[in-house]
Amino acid sequence: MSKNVTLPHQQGSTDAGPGEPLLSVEGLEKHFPIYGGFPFRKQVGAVKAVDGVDLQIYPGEALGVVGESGCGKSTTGRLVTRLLEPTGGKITYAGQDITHAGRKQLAPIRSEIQMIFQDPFSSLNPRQTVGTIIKSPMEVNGINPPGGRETRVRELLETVGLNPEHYNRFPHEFSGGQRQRIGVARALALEPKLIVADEPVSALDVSIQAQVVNLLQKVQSELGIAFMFIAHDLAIVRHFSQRVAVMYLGKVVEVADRDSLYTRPRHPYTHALLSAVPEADVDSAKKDRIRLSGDVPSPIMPPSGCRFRTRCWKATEKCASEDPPLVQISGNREGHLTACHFPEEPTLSRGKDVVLDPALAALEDGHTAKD
Ligand SMILES: Nc1ncnc2c1ncn2[C@@H]1O[C@H](COP(=O)(O)OP(=O)(O)OP(=O)(O)O)[C@@H](O)[C@H]1O
Repeated sequence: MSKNVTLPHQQGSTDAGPGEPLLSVEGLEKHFPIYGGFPFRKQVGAVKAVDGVDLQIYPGEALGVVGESGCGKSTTGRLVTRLLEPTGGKITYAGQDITHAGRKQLAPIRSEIQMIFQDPFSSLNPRQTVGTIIKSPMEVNGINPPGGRETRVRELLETVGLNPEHYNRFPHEFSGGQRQRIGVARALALEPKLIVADEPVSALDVSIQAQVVNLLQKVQSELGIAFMFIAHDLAIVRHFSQRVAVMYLGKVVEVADRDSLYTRPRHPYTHALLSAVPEADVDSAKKDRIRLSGDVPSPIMPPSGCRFRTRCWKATEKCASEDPPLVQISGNREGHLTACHFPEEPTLSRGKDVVLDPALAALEDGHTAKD
């Protein structure tokens, strides 16, 4: 790491958000057991989907969570909303430890933390009218808004850009984008403080994605709702989030304010992800090109030390033996934390391309030789 000095991460003081976090997650773990054996089935291993995640979300801010498929983003979202029971770690919401909170303790919090799902086709009950779908969370939670529930539902339909007259229509009468708007209206029905949006636009047409992202942005800024915005598309996350966390194989490897993450990434994995985003190409002459080979390793047996080392061009023995802590590297803005023994220079420019896939490298060499 030569000239980079690491400073320990001071809990609560290194994040960009002001004041106390609305949601704080420390060392969060979710290990799904794997059973095998005959005739007696016993646990033979575990899928370490989330394996020590630290995150904070401040009131009213949008935190983007990005990473390749299978790195634990959705599981983190479901743990935060307590749809899943954590195996380890701690979840604090508004100063309250809700890690293993039971039904009773969760009841008042359930309405404050809502979730928007990826698939607007399967997340709405096809047998219920739009009115019933949006109204039912109010009924379940015994909420009677002034003017009545129906009036509130019509207001919500208007807020999300749908016609209030469509109250009695069924989900199949709407397009994908409109169905996602119904999902947003349902999430808003309980006036939440935090919405976990799990890939909310990835199932939609590209032309519709921007409209739904704009709606979520409007909701966030006008209603002051905090968002955990899970996506694999870095361009969309950049548009929507004030801070961004990058996950790899069950862990956060880098977290920073949007500008720092997109213009001064330090983790090699963040560099690799950004090199695949056309939008990040500010100056094509300077653009780094990193092609990651293979998939994310299995979360059943993650690599020792730094989990990214098996795909990293800078890995050494230290990376295999020591798990790098998530810390603030000197020269970085407050709140910009990186988990890497050999972080990249704080720039996107690169003298030479890094091609990690040997087959791709050979192909490119062939092209260069012919030129
Ligand atoms: N219920 C489950 N039982 C066993 N393994 C699971 C379960 N849910 C998720 N996993 C595994 O946990 C890992 C993380 O999955 P997760 O869905 O959280 O990743 P992700 O980053 O959201 O990926 P994607 O973008 O594809 O949804 C994956 O290897 C997945 O197969």
